Amino acid sequence: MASPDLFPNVSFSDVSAGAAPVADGATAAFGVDATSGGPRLSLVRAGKPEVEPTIEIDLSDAQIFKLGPKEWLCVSDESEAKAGVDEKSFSRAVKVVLRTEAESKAFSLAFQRWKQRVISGKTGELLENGSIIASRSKFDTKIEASSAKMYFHYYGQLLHQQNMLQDFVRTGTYYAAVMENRSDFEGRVVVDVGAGSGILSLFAAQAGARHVYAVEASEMAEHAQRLISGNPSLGQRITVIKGKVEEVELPEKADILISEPMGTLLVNERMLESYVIARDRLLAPNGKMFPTTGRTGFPFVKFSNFSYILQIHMAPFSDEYLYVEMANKALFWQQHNFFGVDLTPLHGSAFQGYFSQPVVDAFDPRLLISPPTYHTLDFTNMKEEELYEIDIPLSFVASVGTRVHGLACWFDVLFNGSTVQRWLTTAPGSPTTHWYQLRCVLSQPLYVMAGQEITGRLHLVAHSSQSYTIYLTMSAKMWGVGAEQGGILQTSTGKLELKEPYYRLSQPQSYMTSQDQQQQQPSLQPQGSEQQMQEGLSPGITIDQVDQDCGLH
Ligand SMILES: C[S@@+](CC[C@H](N)C(=O)[O-])C[C@H]1O[C@@H](n2cnc3c(N)ncnc32)[C@H](O)[C@@H]1O
Repeated sequence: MASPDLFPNVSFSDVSAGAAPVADGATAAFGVDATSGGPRLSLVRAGKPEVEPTIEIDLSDAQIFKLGPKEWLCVSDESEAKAGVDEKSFSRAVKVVLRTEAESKAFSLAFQRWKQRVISGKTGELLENGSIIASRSKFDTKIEASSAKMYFHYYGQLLHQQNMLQDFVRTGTYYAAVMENRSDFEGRVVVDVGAGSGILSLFAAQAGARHVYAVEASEMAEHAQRLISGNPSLGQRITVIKGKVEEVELPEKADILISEPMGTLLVNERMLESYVIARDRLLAPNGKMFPTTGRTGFPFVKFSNFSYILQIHMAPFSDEYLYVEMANKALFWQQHNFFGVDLTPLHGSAFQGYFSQPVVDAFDPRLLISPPTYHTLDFTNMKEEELYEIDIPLSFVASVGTRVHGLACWFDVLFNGSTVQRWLTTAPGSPTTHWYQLRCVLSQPLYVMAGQEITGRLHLVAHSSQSYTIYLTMSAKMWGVGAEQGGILQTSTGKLELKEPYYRLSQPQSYMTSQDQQQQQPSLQPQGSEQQMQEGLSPGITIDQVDQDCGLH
């Protein structure tokens, strides 16, 4: 068998037309119709590749029935329009006979796979022997249909794929990591999990992959097909499959999975779960995952070759500007006479509402008040269910005396290639990526002294809208009278919705360090009491902000 989509030496006959069988030596080829972009099965007589295919079957509404170990009946709807005559519909049944049982099985899998490219909205349905098996995949059982619809609609648009492609840190790091590790790709079968525009599939093909299956669930699969067809020297080794990785069937196991499944705070979108499912469903035992490992900073951790580990990094921060800006947003609801209406009953809810939005922006690392800690996700061994709830104990030592306004988070990923190790970092202070960093701001800041311990917990709970609710608790011992006796804790908690972030700034501002803030605090401090400040009564310090339409990613 030359390729999983090409079957030489078959015989076929148009049973519905009563046509005589075309003897062995014909070719059955799966591919895309140049005009419609839809999937086709072409049956071509031997020795006549230059002429039109003898029979072309549109797979969009075709079915396949098993007649024998090596025999299949492909039934499709056809129409015929003659000048001045109404269009006539009819069914066409074509019998195809393969050489061996192995080829016969591969033929049926290829048929289903190509047909799946257009079964959008009917996921979980596989055709086998002509009957439809109705089964809900793991994706469907845990994700709300309305969320999935919006999610794949978003990724079905080229403008959002362009946004990711134009993140040069991201795309350039993937390109370098793949090309520098050609030996990991050469002659290998690769599955691109969530292929989007198909860019990583094309990189893998450039690095010498034998065959790449580009699996993409959104309408972007059609664009990917066009991009791949437009790069024929690479495209002939790439098959685009429209479907979810939780559902598609491939004719062979992958030697390598390649993917870019990282969302804001790493876990947003819940695509990491799809990546783990793809590992279990589509990757050969001991297969590799690309990217491989994640970390930042301290301490450096060496991971085993081609384990797939990512890390979320966290550190407390102090940012008076940000805090005041957020508190001020709710000031609108402090009006007693808004067209004759007292808005104040809603002020408390509005205030809490603003603090339930994690802030996505790029900030100056000098705002961090202790070295970061990290949490590791080991994809080599972890179960998908372990991503449903992530519980991270926090412990830091403050390096300065300041007000702590919350927890800053980011992530790193390692491409642990056999030749070169390459990191993709989203850390503050590094070149900014489209992920930026994420900060959970507490509505009630904590006061700490230099050397004081800050403890707490970051608890992430996944929900069916493809994101997480964040429960943050941070505590510090009080100082001053009675502190020596111990046990007096200031604790601040927050409940934040990762799916509804506040996209704040495109680039880092020139911030003051927390020491500067301490010195300048009087001019930043609101005139009113601490209580007033927390309730948004602070004077109108405004900071220019650019709302980002960053969408999901
Ligand atoms: C972050 S984008 C990455 C796109 C592309 N790989 C790149 O690097 O530019 C993730 C893509 O995965 C697709 N996707 C997400 N979950 C999927 C699933 N369960 N099965 C198939 N595709 C999925 C999305 O539609 C989206 O196009």
